[in-house]
Amino acid sequence: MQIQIDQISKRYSKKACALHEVSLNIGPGLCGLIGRNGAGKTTLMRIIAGIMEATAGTVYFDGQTMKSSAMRKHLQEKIGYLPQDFGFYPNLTVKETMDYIALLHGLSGKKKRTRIQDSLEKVHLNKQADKKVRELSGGMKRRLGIAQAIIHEPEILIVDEPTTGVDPEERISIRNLLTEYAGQRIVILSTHIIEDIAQSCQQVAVLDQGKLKYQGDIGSMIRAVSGVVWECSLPLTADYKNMLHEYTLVSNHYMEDGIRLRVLGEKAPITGSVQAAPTAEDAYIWMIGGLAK
Ligand SMILES: Nc1ncnc2c1ncn2[C@@H]1O[C@H](COP(=O)(O)OP(=O)(O)OP(=O)(O)O)[C@@H](O)[C@H]1O
Repeated sequence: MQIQIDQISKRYSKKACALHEVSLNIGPGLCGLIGRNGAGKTTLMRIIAGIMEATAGTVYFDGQTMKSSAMRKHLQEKIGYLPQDFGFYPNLTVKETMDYIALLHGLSGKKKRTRIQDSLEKVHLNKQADKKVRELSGGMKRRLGIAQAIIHEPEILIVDEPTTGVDPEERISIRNLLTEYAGQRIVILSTHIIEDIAQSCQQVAVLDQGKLKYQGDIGSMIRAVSGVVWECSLPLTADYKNMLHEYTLVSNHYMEDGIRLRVLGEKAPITGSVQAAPTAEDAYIWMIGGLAK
């Protein structure tokens, strides 16, 4: 399966343009959609999932579109979606929740039981099957959200910020299970945590203020900013914030003999600055035009 996003724009009102002519190709594997709050990630995911109409542009799934209702139904069966704020019934157990979702997908009998078991195994929740949803941790709820999204074995899985607010161990676990699910399928994951993308995604798309700033692999994204990352040292008393107002400060470490800074900029910030090897975080910050002021 290949998803081709062609010139997608979304306007919520005259003033609020959430997406501006976004074009993007997504193939099998894990694709990370990254951008700061309000960049347009949720809007784009909802449009791909077919639960929101674009104002302009088309999404093609192997050349097919959701323009007719029959085609929409057909394509939506190939898609699993986990929204950011998935609402569970707290008093249902994990198994009852899955049972309910399975019914919505028209599953019954042995097939339903097998799919529920398989999905819970994939997200490592089979031991919690009889626990009530309200007793689950935040990370477990996210994993249950993923289980409900994959119960119909979709070719495309779309998950909106699955790692936000969970502890580091859960983040790694969620990343790993999404990678395992991907295989030859497409998994699109949105995040504002660059590490999630750098550690697991073959493809990355950077959105900023509704515009696509980058699409490609993470290695090329990092290479694209070589030459703009600088390290320099200043005396402890230096007013470095004023000296570097044309630069983006990535980090500042106070050492015994001075302040060690890492900054992004076209030119060396001060005499004695040395170029540093860029990281995924440097590349992302540079591509979105620096940190929010
Ligand atoms: N229903 C709506 N009506 C009006 N404006 C909206 C609506 N939904 C989103 N927006 C605006 O569209 C822009 C993109 O929002 P979106 O939720 O897609 O961004 P996001 O990247 O997912 O952000 P976050 O990381 O905070 O979830 C924002 O400026 C937001 O305020």
